[in-house]
Amino acid sequence: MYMRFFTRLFSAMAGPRPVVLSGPSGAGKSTLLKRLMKEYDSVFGFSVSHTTRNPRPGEENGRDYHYVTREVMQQGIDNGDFIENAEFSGNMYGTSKAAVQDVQAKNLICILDIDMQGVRNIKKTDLNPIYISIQPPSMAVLEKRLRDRKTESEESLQKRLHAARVDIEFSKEPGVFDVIIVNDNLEDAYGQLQKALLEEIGQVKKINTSS
Ligand SMILES: Nc1nc2c(ncn2[C@@H]2O[C@H](COP(=O)(O)OP(=O)(O)O)[C@@H](O)[C@H]2O)c(=O)[nH]1
Ligand SMILES: Nc1ncnc2c1ncn2[C@@H]1O[C@H](COP(=O)(O)OP(=O)(O)O)[C@@H](O)[C@H]1O
Repeated sequence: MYMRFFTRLFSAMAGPRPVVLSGPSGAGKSTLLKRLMKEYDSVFGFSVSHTTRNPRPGEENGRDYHYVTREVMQQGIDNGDFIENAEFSGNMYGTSKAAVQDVQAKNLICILDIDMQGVRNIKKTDLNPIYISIQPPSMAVLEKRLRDRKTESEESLQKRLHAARVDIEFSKEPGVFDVIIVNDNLEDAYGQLQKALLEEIGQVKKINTSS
């Protein structure tokens, strides 16, 4: 009886379950999560990662990423400021404890956009998120989308395509992801994402409107 009370109390204090979105670069993670955050702005909050890569046109420091040097990033890692960090396509990326805490303090569902190394490392923590994989319909479509996005040099594009092949295999490992969404038609993929999160969205709306 008391145990159940305390379990509930602590899980309420920890806030709603976070959501991890993972999948190959170019699969459509940012597109889907931006749409989700726009439609449900009082429900979701983005975990702003740190990265050593340069900002792309239109990206904003502190909103899309915290853009830092390798030295600053390494210092943060050494200080124990990060929940997880990884090297991807020649750059460092990482989720700071503060990034997740900032969102959870607002009672929002924290969304993390992380690569497969991040997924592996988050699984070793007590964050307990819902794991969602966003996959492209094929390698050919992925390559076309990445080229059309015009954000990558040829070298960076090739690195991303190589990592994508590994990621696609990883996503097939049983038990890694709770939901796998193939982002072929954007409307369909978004509908699937919404459906996967409907219960969590309902809970957060209920809590945040009653408090
Ligand atoms: N492990 C980890 N991966 C991250 C983090 N932030 C972003 N990523 C991943 O890094 C990869 C590259 O991200 P980015 O440079 O923004 O390129 P894009 O995915 O092609 O838009 C993607 O797979 C992201 O999911 C992080 O904090 N930790
Ligand atoms: N279903 C889709 N159909 C066509 N183009 C898409 C679709 N989803 C995303 N895109 C486009 O593909 C590119 C890669 O998507 P993006 O969201 O940047 O991927 P990620 O964040 O996974 O790297 C972007 O230019 C985006 O506009």
